[in-house]
Parts: sequence; structure tokens; C-alpha cells
Amino acid sequence: MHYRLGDHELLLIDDFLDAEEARQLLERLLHALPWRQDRITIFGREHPIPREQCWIAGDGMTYRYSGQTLTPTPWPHWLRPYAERISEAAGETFNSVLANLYRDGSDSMGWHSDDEPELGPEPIIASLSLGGERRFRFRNRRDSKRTLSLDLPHNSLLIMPAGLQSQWQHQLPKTRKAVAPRVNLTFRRLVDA
Ligand SMILES: O=C(O)CCC(=O)C(=O)O
Ligand SMILES: [Fe+2]
Repeated sequence: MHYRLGDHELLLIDDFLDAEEARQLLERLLHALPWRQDRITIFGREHPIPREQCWIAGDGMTYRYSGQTLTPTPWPHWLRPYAERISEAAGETFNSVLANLYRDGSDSMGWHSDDEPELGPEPIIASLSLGGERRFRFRNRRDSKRTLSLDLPHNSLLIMPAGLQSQWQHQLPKTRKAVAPRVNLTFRRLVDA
């Protein structure tokens, strides 16, 4: 499914993995990753993030955002084949993953762009969703009334193209609906790594 976002085209691929493979990968991610609820600083105040996360990357590839520095968990061998398939689908060679765990509808991620300097000027981001379906929203950075909402179902891959992050923000809002836990893997390429 393609979505138009200003000058950019978003691609959402449903049923990216085989159903059984997606189920097993979700179980593995839930049980085998060292999930942490880190703390971030917003406007000078420290808060626990409303989700758990795990930064997966090569040795020494730290990642800084919102006042936190994430030290990497090494790549699990069983995740590598997925990184290769997702790199192929997105036309980019990803070398790192930010994994997010939304335990229930009160877990969320606020408005941001994936525009950290480590990612270079025009990063391509590929985001694999597993588990409970959640709503995902975009808004234009210059005109916040321009928005787009889409649902990210279990076993879907969203590809955000080069150039999108400098013009659009995204968020994963909280929901009052009962939702199953959701794991999201955002594949990234750290430059100069
Ligand atoms: O959970 C999601 O779908 C989005 C995660 C995200 O935006 C990020 O990790 O930068
Ligand atoms: Fe993001």
C-alpha cells in the first residue's frame, strides 16, 4: 500500500514475513532481548520513557537522543537474516535497530523525527511491526494541520523514504482500546560506523 505524504511516498507492506515466522520472531524478541525502560530528559526534567527499548548495533555504536546515550546490545545471530531481507526491501544497508516494546495502550512514543546526526542527512528508515495493531501518525513540521494517520498491523513493514524526516514528524499515540503488546523494530543506518 502506498501513501502520499507531500513530496514523499510511504510504503506499507502487509504480511511481510510468513505468518509462522512472524509469530516466532515476536516471541523471540519478547523473551530474548534485554528490554529496558530508560529515562529521558524533556525540557530539563527526567522521565521514564512510556515503553521499553533496546538498541541493537555493532560495538561502540552509541546512539544519542533526548538526552540519553544508548549503548548497544550486540546483534543476535537470529536477527541478522531479517535485517538482510529488510535492507533488500528498502534499498538501504541497515546496520542497527532501535527495538521498541509497547506493553499496552498506555505505552507510546511522542512526536519526533528520526533525524539524529548519526543517521546522516537523509536517512531511510524501515519499521517492522509485530503484535498488537496500533495507530501511527504523521504531521508536517511547518504546517502541523497537515497530518496522516495509518494503522500498523501485525507483520507489516513501513518504509519511510529519504528526505521525509526533515519535513515530517511521527508519533505512536496512546490508546484506550485494549491492545496486545507490540514490538516495533526500526532499522537504521548509522553513517561513519
Ligand atoms: O513504534 C513505532 O512504530 C515507531 C517507532 C519510532 O518512531 C522510532 O523508533 O523512532
Ligand atoms: Fe521514529
